Amino acid sequence: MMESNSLLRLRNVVKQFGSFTALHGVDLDIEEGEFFTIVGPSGSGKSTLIRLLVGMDEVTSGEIWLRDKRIDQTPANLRPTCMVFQSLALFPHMTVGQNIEFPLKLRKEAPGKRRARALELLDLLRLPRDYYDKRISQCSGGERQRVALARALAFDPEILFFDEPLSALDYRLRKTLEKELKDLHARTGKTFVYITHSLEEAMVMSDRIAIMNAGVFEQISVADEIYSAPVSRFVAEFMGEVNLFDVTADANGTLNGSGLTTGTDTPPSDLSAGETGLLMVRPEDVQFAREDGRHHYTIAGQVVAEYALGSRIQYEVETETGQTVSVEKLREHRLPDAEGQSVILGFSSDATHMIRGA
Ligand SMILES: Nc1ncnc2c1ncn2[C@@H]1O[C@H](COP(=O)(O)OP(=O)(O)OP(=O)(O)O)[C@@H](O)[C@H]1O
Repeated sequence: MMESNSLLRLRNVVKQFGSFTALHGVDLDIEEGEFFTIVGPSGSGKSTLIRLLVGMDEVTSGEIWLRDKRIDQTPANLRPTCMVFQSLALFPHMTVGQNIEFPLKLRKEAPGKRRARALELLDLLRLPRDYYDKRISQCSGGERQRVALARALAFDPEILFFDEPLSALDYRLRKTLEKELKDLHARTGKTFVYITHSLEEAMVMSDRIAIMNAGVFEQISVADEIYSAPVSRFVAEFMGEVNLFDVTADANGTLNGSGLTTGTDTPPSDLSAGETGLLMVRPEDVQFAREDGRHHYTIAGQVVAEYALGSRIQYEVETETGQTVSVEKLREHRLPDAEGQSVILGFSSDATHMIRGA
């Protein structure tokens, strides 16, 4: 009865806590073997969604399907899924081997077979085989993460869910484990559903990313598309530093608003007459213009701040309409004595993206 072949499907999933609606009718299709990441700010509903998917909580309405089985009413222990928790929940008094074998023991597999599988999983997670007899309390934070992953894989789940598994780790270890997770995904071919509030983490690892805001998905797409063609102000701003100009098209498709001047040879926008939108341009695509005429769009302002960002310099320019525009330059293209200078900023229409209807 379902129209798609995806592994996991959500249809109009609503979750309410009393009068508060945490999820407003979410639709989602996750394909077999995908690394799918849900990103969103704190409180946007990510953990609520995961809890519904693994069966730790019940939907208020809507449907969850795993292949051709509806599972939203299925108890957690009967769902063929698995979760890697934020806090690891390993058994600290047991050895690494005993932890990894735990799911196999539950399934009453023979000791020899369990050990063989645990050793295979140690190899897969690139942990030395002699860790089999090591106690969890003697393992480092990163090693514990790997043991937890090995244990999750021992369950042999249809889908692995990750709820911010790296958030408690320091920067370098996080970077290492991000790469390892991506690699592990490739080697196992499993479906990974990953939750994070770190966009950077999502971009490094995922096949597709869903951006969640206040209980709805604002955009679901591959990372490049979300970066270069966000569908809303929220997504654009979530993706990092951007400049957004409120504009309206006139009868010729020429954009007006926010103090922008449109050059005579500027290609017409694809907005129709009277339509409004947000014109997006990234700080690295904004130039300090010497002559207005050379750029498709120009805007006048004054440099109010300058920040050194390692190899790059960021300038904040306040425009005549009171908007702050960010400009980024490589250190060697630095603007001398920038602060306080009146400047004209320019950018090409090729470097812009239009968020329609905003
Ligand atoms: N049991 C509950 N009772 C009432 N409200 C809840 C409950 N669980 C979650 N909420 C509310 O639902 C909203 C979504 O919470 P959720 O934990 O899913 O957010 P999140 O995106 O995972 O946030 P974080 O990144 O901080 O973990 C929040 O406003 C939260 O206060």
